Amino acid sequence: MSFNLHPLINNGITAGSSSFSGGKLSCHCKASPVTVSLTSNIAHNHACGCSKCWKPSGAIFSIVGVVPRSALSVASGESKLYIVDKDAVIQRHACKECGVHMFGRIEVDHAFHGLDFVHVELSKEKGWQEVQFAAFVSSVVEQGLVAPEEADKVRQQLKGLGLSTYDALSPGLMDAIAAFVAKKNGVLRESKL
Ligand SMILES: N[C@@H](CCC(=O)N[C@@H](CSCO)C(=O)NCC(=O)O)C(=O)O
Ligand SMILES: [Zn+2]
Ligand SMILES: [Zn+2]
Repeated sequence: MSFNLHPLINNGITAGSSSFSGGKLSCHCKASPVTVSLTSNIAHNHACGCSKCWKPSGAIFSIVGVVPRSALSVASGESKLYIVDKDAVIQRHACKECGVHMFGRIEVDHAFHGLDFVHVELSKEKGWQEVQFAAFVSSVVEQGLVAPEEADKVRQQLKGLGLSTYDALSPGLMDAIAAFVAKKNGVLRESKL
């Protein structure tokens, strides 16, 4: 038996294109959808098992990547957007009619300030960066989506797709967050991260 990880990866991972430079995201509303224009490809695209990232119906993971916030603009339907959790680090702007998250923005002092989180399955264009790794795998257990004794089967399925699995973000992203915190706390002066 296999898990419905996410429709974008269930049947394998399609490589993105390095020359691809953006497209349009649309929410699921048939009438007057919210649309968001991106003028860049995404980076750090990953499968996220956390409870906060938007997942399509039935999927146990979200697929989410980042763009510079300067590359994102709301093209239509802005009045339908609301912030799902104003206290979260990532303020997810979702359509109040269909529930789809259009972008997540960080307004606080954070390593990822300046990056917006987006789900490129909302776009018809092809060429978006492919999924690079799987994050917050154990969170699918937290949400009751997978039994604890099945968690390693989920990891095996992800590994079979060529994805490394983590129960936080990838080591590179965790190191970037750690370096930011260390600088903020005055215990690190300089680093390349
Ligand atoms: N077990 C928790 C984890 C939630 C979590 O920390 N999520 C990460 C990754 S989201 C995109 O990769 C995070 O940075 N969250 C900050 C935020 O959502 O504001 C759970 O599952 O809820
Ligand atoms: Zn909608
Ligand atoms: Zn997440």
